[in-house]
Amino acid sequence: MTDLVLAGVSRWYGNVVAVNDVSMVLSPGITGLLGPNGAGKSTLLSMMAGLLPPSAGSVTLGDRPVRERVSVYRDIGLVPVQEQLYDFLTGRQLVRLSADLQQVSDPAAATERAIELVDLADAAGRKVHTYSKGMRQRIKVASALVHDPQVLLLDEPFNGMDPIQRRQMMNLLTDLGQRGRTIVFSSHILEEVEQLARRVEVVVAGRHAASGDFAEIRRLMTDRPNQYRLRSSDNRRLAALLLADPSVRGARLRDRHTLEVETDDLGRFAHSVPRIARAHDIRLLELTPTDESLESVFSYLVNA
Ligand SMILES: Nc1ncnc2c1ncn2[C@@H]1O[C@H](COP(=O)(O)OP(=O)(O)OP(=O)(O)O)[C@@H](O)[C@H]1O
Repeated sequence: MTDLVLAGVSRWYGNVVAVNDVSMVLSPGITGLLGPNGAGKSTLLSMMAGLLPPSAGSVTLGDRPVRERVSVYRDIGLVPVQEQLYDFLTGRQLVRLSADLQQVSDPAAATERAIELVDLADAAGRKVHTYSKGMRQRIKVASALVHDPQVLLLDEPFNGMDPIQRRQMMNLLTDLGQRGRTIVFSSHILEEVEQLARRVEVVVAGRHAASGDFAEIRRLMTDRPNQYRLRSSDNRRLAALLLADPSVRGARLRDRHTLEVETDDLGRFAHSVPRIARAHDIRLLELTPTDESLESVFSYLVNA
């Protein structure tokens, strides 16, 4: 009943296809929308919130289309990525503005409840321009939650936060997820998603690349071929020894000082290299991944 369902959703801007035929079901609990910059996460969240019409396909919440229905907007809260807020207002006034806009029955009480939820009661009387980055994010969450929606959508909520602010926000979202809300947050940082999300939806270049629980996605990512740059006291001998190891898929001398090694079994490789070097009295000087960019991980996933 409270699932948010995307069916064949696309969105294009002129020639740019920002979202390409995405279908997914978002259920109660926390889902991470993971993808590199420009993957289409913001566009997807805007369509989920009913702010942006899809060029094709549909978004529904419990069988009701999310767009242009005031009654559905009551069930959805969006925390946009934009930093700009009405800085001249106090935190309380800002949240109250949302409460009035949503026409909640007791806006004053709803405002206090939302402020309490994000733990900003002490700072609610201060103007927003005096807030830290983390406080600004939290007041945005309070504004999005003031009408007590079933679905909360957050665009890059941890952007620019320090570890303490990050932890507070994670606790808040975990709590909301445990209370049965459907929480969807976007991120381009794997670790962030790993810490928080029960389910992960991966989008790359507008396409839905993978879906599952975090362990499945992580396995897909770590099983891909990984390349390392290696320097040692005897590269030539080490290359020959490594090639005989089952975890190594290829090894070649790149120049006089460097060896390039490819593995498709990261766990085993990590144990094999030091063991082999030690057994043959070879000194390891460097072992560096050469292709660890998130983009390369994602493009591997898309083609997997
Ligand atoms: N209003 C627009 N007009 C034209 N192109 C757009 C518009 N909004 C987004 N795009 C393009 O659509 C694609 C997806 O953008 P989107 O902002 O949804 O991605 P994202 O995953 O949220 O990335 P980021 O994390 O960098 O915001 C990009 O190529 C972007 O340039």
